[in-house]
Amino acid sequence: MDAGAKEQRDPAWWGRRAWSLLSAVRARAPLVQCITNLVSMDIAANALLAAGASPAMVHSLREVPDFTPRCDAVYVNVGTLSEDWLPSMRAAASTGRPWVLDPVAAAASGFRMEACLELLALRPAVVRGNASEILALADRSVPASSNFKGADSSHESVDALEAAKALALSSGTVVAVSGAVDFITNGEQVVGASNGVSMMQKITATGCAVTALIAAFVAVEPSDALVAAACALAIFGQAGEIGMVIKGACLSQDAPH
Ligand SMILES: Nc1ncnc2c1ncn2[C@@H]1O[C@H](COP(=O)(O)OP(=O)(O)O)[C@@H](O)[C@H]1O
Ligand SMILES: Cc1ncsc1CCOP(=O)(O)O
Ligand SMILES: [Mg+2]
Repeated sequence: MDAGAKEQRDPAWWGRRAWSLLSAVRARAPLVQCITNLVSMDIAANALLAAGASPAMVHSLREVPDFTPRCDAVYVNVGTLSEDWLPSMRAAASTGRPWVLDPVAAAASGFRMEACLELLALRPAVVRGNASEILALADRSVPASSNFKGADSSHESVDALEAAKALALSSGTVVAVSGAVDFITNGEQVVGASNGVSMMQKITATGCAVTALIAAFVAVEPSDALVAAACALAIFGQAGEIGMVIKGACLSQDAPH
């Protein structure tokens, strides 16, 4: 390829990138501070450990000045937001470490929406949400819709693609919408990842866990959050696919002959 030629990002290129970033996480074991919800705390910690990263659930505002600057990345998740935790989130997001936001149930209340918008203004490297969360954030509103499902999505990821692009441009962050196809965009480029199985929607905190994994990938690739997020989502989806194959194999072994 000519020195100036544009890199061709074909599936083989993405496969190599995803593997090399996962290998970098395993080799460097980035320390990821997690300020996450009470449901996902140990699930996200185990997802990070499984990938080779070091999770640390550190929430106290008083610990942020000593602890956060030594972290390789920060993961903020508003799933069980309370007034007590918001100052720690704000402070950790303001230390200059690369950080990632999960706006769980962004439209649950005015308080949560305002908190998400305030955190978004602190420029996360990536915001990853399901389609309903990204639609609500892009709209900056708490819709009075009857099909609101809290932490779950009532939309398909493709329905939120234009909103994700607009949000990425207005906030200057990479936006990832998860679903049957995960879309990752900086407002100009869009990457789609079709890994995963639908059962992942029915296991609590899979979204929280994949956002934690995105933080680990951003820690080892802080200069390209779009690639880091896309590779983390693809790897997480493949882990789900492998889990489904193993589950199928166990079920068929258990079946009466
Ligand atoms: N229908 C689907 N098919 C395949 N993978 C899916 C599907 N829905 C969700 N996933 C995967 O499950 C994980 C969590 O996504 P999602 O359920 O959208 O997040 P949340 O838990 O925040 O609502 C992601 O890795 C996503 O790719
Ligand atoms: C059910 C629930 N309620 C508050 S946080 C939470 C977990 C949501 O996890 P995810 O968004 O990854 O499904
Ligand atoms: Mg979920």
